[in-house]
Amino acid sequence: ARGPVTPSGVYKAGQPLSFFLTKVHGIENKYNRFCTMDVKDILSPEMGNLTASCQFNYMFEVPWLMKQYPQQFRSKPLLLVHGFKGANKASLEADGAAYSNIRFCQARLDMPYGTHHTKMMFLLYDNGMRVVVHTSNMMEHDWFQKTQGMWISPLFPKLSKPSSTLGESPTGFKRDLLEYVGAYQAYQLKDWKDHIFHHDMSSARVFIVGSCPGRHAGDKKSHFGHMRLRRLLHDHGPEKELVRTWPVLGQYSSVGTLGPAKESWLCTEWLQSLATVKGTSCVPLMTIPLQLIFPTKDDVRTSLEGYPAGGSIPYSIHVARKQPYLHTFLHQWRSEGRGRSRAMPHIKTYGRPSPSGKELAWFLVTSANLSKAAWGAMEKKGSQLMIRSYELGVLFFPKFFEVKGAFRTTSDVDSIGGGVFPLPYDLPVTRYSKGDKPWIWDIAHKELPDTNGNMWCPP
Ligand SMILES: CC(C)c1cccc2c(O)c(C(=O)O)cnc12
Repeated sequence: ARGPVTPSGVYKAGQPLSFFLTKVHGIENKYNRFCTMDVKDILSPEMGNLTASCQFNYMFEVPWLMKQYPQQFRSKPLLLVHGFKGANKASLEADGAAYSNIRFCQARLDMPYGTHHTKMMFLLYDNGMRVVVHTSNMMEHDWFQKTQGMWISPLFPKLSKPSSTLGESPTGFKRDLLEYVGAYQAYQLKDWKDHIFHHDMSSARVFIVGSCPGRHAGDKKSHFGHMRLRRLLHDHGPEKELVRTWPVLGQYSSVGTLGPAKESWLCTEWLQSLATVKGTSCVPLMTIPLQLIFPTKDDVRTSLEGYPAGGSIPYSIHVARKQPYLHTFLHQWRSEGRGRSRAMPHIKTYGRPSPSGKELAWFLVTSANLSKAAWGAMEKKGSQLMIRSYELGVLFFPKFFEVKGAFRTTSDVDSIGGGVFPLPYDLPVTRYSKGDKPWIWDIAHKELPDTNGNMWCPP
């Protein structure tokens, strides 16, 4: 089936879920038609006449980024929000100095080992504003040979006067976005907070799930990280009976130190949040299958990029050695339906699929990898949640898209549309085969050559 080809045509065809993957070079065209967008599509004049923009991200290649904007938008004010310090900060600011329209905002990172992972665009037009929450760094290598995800908001029209209540969505999107941006406590973001105040975001149907560094206690404990997801699942999640035997699914491109045993954090605090159902978090965790998708060494070796794809999948041998229990939950990266089995994942997603994978009770696309730094770890007998990094994702519940019960899913591009959820990968998942090993980025891989005939010999 030939699909729409213009940016606005593809965008419209992806409504109302508006969950897209990035286009991938080197695969059959049919896999880059439905529910896929490129950075140039997002910034296209067809999406709006840009007057200013703000890019939250981790890594930026400034000259490359500027070239992604249409010529006529390259002089518009551009704020880059990053978490760099010292030499990295100086280097980024030097890159930006060449462009008089670029300003910087350094996100405060006062917790050790915290990172500014959040990937978000604010796009201000002459007739409204758009928000994009995604998973790609602002560098060429993140946008054309990997599997990356994005949610693109509707065009939010301008209000006649600023308001914190007018223009609110059924999911509290405006309030939650303001709270997230407010967490930076950065004067450089004041204008963008005003723009948010000034726009009608009532058409947003996703929930914001963010993380920001700090020790969150009292009611704030459920405003960020996995406790935010626990609260949202408690308030809007699936019926307990519907999902009793359904797995919890996690898919990510890096892993942190999760503790010496699965009971340290993964299968207690974290799984307790993700397994939460409407009205209760008290579910028998032992009966819930945990399915984690993470590329094997061979997935990376045979990928479009070959071993260098593993340069963006930073799982360290020092971390892997401390948690062999994790490998019992691992499943391969498979995306035959989307033509992306060889486009390594940099997307991060979590959800509650049925055992067959044909239904989905909820779905989260986010910057957050599987780490305590990103999701938070409880302290002081569960009275506070300690988070180290900035993260941002959006959460889809069926009922906010007029779907009763669970989403029906597909990973087959030809059956996309009509409220069916376009999965980035094949479900049900495929366990690691005997002898499969998770990709580890800081050890040599010299048994077999990769797609380009090379070996992997990290320094
Ligand atoms: C371990 C760190 C330095 C790292 C290595 C490779 C890729 C990374 C990456 O892609 C992100 C990100 O996208 O936020 C963040 N850290 C990344």
